[in-house]
Amino acid sequence: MIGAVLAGGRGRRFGGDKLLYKINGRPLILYTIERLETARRIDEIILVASKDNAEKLERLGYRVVVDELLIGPMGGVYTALNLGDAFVVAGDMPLLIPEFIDYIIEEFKNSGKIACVPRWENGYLEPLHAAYSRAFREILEEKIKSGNYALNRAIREANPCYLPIESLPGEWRESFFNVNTREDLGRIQKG
Ligand SMILES: Nc1nc2c(ncn2[C@@H]2O[C@H](COP(=O)(O)OP(=O)(O)OP(=O)(O)O)[C@@H](O)[C@H]2O)c(=O)[nH]1
Ligand SMILES: [Mg+2]
Repeated sequence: MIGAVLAGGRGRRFGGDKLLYKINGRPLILYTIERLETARRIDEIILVASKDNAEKLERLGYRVVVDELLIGPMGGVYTALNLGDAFVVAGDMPLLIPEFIDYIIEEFKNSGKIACVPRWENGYLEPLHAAYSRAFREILEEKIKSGNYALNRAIREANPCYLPIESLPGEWRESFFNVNTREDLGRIQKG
């Protein structure tokens, strides 16, 4: 399965290029990539960049595809699925848990559903920590054409398999952690 890392955001809350921001001398996105590629069911990493940062990201040595849409996460997932089924994460998730990722991919394959997405008891989804089939791309294409860029809504309408987060190991929740502000960096520097 492809491991797709969304990396086309502007980092407005962070105030600048957060994915290449160095923590202990290494860019934030490398922490994410290394956790993702440690998952046994991930066999290829692709970075879904913007035109503006594609060149810089290429220097990390991973395959880069350019998201021409830049309409938010939906466009990133849409671009990634062009290459096949994919487990999609955000580039700002340095504490990913490979074992959890393998679990989701396994559930996805066993379910035969179009996608497999973690869901909190209150209904909140974790769409940037989820497995998607290539077939979901056609659904996204329709949504994009009609100007509906809400990924969560597209997922809900596609009858996916949901993974109830509260019934999974509590320590797996750290996998969802993402860096949005400079204050969030404290959590990685410590651990
Ligand atoms: N390919 C692609 N990636 C995106 C897009 N929008 C956001 N991302 C990425 O998705 C991930 C999660 O998004 P956010 O946490 O909102 O990051 P962001 O958009 O850079 O930051 P903010 O401007 O503060 O919201 C980040 O790794 C972003 O780089 C997009 O339109 N295309
Ligand atoms: Mg984020």
